[in-house]
Amino acid sequence: MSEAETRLGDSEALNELKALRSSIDNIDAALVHMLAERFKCTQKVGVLKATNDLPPADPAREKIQIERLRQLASDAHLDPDFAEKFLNFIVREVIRHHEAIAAEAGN
Ligand SMILES: C=C(O[C@@H]1C=C(C(=O)O)C=C[C@H]1O)C(=O)O
Repeated sequence: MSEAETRLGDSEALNELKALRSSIDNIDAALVHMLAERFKCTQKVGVLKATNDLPPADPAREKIQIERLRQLASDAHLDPDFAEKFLNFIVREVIRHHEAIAAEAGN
């Protein structure tokens, strides 16, 4: 237990902190599972691209995704810039995987 938690003692604040952290842990677990499913799909897209001589990145598709995600974020009161950065972070990793799959296929 951290110093701050010790200081909170057996209080309502500590109980609330624990409950919130329990929800955060559940959400983090859901995020990991959702990302794992997304990467399963993108790996398959990578194989499709490599076998059909398509480039690893598709900037036109990314532009549409970013616009859509920014709107969704805005509607959900999430910072659209953060949502865009988050998507770009994931997409960069996906493209890296696609490049590796293409190289493996000898493209
Ligand atoms: C998955 C794809 O490949 C890349 C990765 C994307 C993604 O992770 O959403 C989107 C576009 C592409 O740059 C795709 O073309 O659909």
